[in-house]
Amino acid sequence: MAKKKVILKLGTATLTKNTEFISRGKIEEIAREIHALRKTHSFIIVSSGAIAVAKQFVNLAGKQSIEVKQALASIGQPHLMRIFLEVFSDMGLFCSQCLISYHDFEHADCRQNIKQTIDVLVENGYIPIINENDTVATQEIQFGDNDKLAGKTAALLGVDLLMIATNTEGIYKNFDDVSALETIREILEIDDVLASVSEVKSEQGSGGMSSKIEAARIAQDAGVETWLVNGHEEGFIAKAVNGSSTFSKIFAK
Ligand SMILES: Nc1ncnc2c1ncn2[C@@H]1O[C@H](COP(=O)(O)OP(=O)(O)O)[C@@H](O)[C@H]1O
Ligand SMILES: N[C@@H](CCC(=O)OP(=O)(O)O)C(=O)O
Repeated sequence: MAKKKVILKLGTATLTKNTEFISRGKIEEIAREIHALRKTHSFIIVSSGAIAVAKQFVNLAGKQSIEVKQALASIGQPHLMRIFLEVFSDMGLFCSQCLISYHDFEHADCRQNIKQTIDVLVENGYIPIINENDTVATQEIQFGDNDKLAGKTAALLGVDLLMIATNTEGIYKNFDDVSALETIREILEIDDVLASVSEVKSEQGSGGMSSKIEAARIAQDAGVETWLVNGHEEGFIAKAVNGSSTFSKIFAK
């Protein structure tokens, strides 16, 4: 039976466990999960976290400006990949780096190149780790387009599932009332949930829930289902796959 192809988007909030540091332990846990599912699922990862890694050991003046964030991403990206390579190879998993920008999807030749490269990697058992090429594009640093980059990639590759890990159990109906948070579990019409989405975002995340919804819309239009899951929960991938966690499922059309 063909393996289920999954794009797993890991946000900064997931990889840092909401702290100021990338959690090697979280990446180890994700590697264990991917290893456990390797016979039935193949994974393509879209990972943020380059800026967060860099902030751990450099202190550039003007940390909030876009160009400093781009420089931080350039400093942090090789370290982020080093951590993935070290941790994944300990589990016998091979990974590779793909830096893509949102604009690349506007060009037919670039789209074809992205698809061909990733297809070859996956066919050969590699786990591509995608991040935005922050030196040439600033969309995602500004607007959290790593979510949309994941959506665009899911649509281009025609994967079976887009799984976006964040720091909530999906989309809450009543986000403003922390005492009674309730996940919207099944969504067919994305427009119906827009009123529940606030522009609030986590400390280090840049997209917030609205960019995840936009990613889900891109996937939905391409016939791909999206799950918004809580990456902070231990074993979140397996729990979502076997249906034992609470998350939002946005159906394909
Ligand atoms: N209706 C909602 N349900 C859940 N989270 C919401 C909602 N509206 C806004 N959010 C915000 O979206 C955040 C997740 O996005 P983000 O901070 O970009 O994280 P990540 O780093 O995982 O991409 C949540 O922590 C929360 O603050
Ligand atoms: N390319 C940046 C991604 C920033 C970003 O989109 O973050 P997030 O909202 O956590 O997915 C980085 O690696 O830090």
